[in-house]
Amino acid sequence: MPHAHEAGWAHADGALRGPSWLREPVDPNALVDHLWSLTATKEDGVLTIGGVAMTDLARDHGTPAYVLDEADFRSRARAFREAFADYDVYYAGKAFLCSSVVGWVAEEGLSIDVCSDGELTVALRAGFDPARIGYHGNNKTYAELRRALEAGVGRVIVDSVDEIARLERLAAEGLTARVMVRVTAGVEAHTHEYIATAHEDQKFGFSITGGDAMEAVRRLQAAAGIELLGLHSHIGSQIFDTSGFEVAARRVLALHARISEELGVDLPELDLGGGFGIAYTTQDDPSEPAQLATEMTKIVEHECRALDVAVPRLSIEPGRAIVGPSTCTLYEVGTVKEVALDGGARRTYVSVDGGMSDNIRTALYDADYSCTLASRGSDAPPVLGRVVGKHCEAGDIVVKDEFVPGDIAAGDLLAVPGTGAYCRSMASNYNHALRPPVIAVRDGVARTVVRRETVEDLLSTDVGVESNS
Ligand SMILES: Cc1ncc(COP(=O)(O)O)c(C=O)c1O
Ligand SMILES: N[C@@H](CCCC[NH3+])C(=O)O
Repeated sequence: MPHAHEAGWAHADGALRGPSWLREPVDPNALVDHLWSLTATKEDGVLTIGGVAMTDLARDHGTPAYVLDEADFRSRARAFREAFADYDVYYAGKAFLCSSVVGWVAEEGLSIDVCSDGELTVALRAGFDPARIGYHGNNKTYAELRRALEAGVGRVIVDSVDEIARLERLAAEGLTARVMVRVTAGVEAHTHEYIATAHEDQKFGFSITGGDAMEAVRRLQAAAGIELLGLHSHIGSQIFDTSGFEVAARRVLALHARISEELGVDLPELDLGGGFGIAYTTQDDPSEPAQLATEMTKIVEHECRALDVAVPRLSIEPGRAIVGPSTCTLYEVGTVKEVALDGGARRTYVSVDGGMSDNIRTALYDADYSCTLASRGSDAPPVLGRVVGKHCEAGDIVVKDEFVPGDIAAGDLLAVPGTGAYCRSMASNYNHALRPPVIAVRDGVARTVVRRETVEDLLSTDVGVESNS
């Protein structure tokens, strides 16, 4: 995808036209539907979600704030549940997890995938059935594994030989473990390098080609107190092209069949991971859950037939595709600055009251986002804007390129869609920023599900001034 700094931007009249994919200025008085959550509308320029006007939400809860459309979250969870009716659907909590979300996931009939002791704690404290929790992680400690097994976690996804040894020790101590083996299928998924996970040269899983996966299976199969459920493959995140899933499924099922042949064991389950992409800009065209289900089931059934093995119980782990589109971040504009670029073109820098501390994805993955004016309409001619934060970092960019009304000014509210996944969950206190709240909206009511951090929260970990005397 071409990026902002690429050639072909500046036009003879000095106006910026944007990267080639951002051809037409978006209408500031309307929404590009597929980028926004289910209940989002614009009336007289005011963005309303879940029946709550963003002007009211900003007044009552302040900015920046993540605004979570509960109906949208639930409908996406339900869509996966229904489309993948014969599968177990694990919501990947790393995308975003809080107690309310745990409750919604339970009510919509999904299971949960956690990848840390912290996520496990949130799920358990919110009363989630431990038998429906899958526990991931490439470096789970003995203590963490013990806690998970004692809690009755339904499955542990084993990631290393060290972890097998820890589980054997725990089994010898009388605990039982139901496990899956995370394998690397050797697939180069078409996504950012940092979020691809099935190529060989990275930290997750056991290599199929190198023989490590088979070795792990043998050892776990032989261990008393450990029940091996099956293989697990996750090829990466924000993936649109199902060919990566297809290649991975073929390789993982070949191993599954080999296990059946060589060890005489028909593993009952198979997890195909998550990673389904969502729309961040008008350029993204994600598949619906029903289409994904049809394609993935076809691939698996075809391979199983060819390998002459029974189709195992399948599971998937979508995170982003459920929570990502449900949320937008609401900011207030603080300063607006027009900058002259080489060639006479100009770019409008719109500084908002958040930034890389509430959305690191742009800086980390070169991610693209879009935005809209949320507090009023405007007929001013659009200018090409760049939405930046207030951190002490030139790379503190939230939206690299988007058209904004030429009269955008301090005090305006700006909303960035698609920030439900990996934004609050990856938020930081850089520059001692206070992490924003998550405000759930539904049926005209806004309620805090994660409160805004306070200065006291920040200071609570600082031991204070030490006395030199
Ligand atoms: C093992 C595993 N499962 C599921 C997910 C969820 O991925 P996504 O949010 O892209 O669906 C991830 C994250 O990439 C993961 O590492
Ligand atoms: N955090 C990443 C995805 C990695 C998911 C976890 N394996 C993102 O924002 O896209």
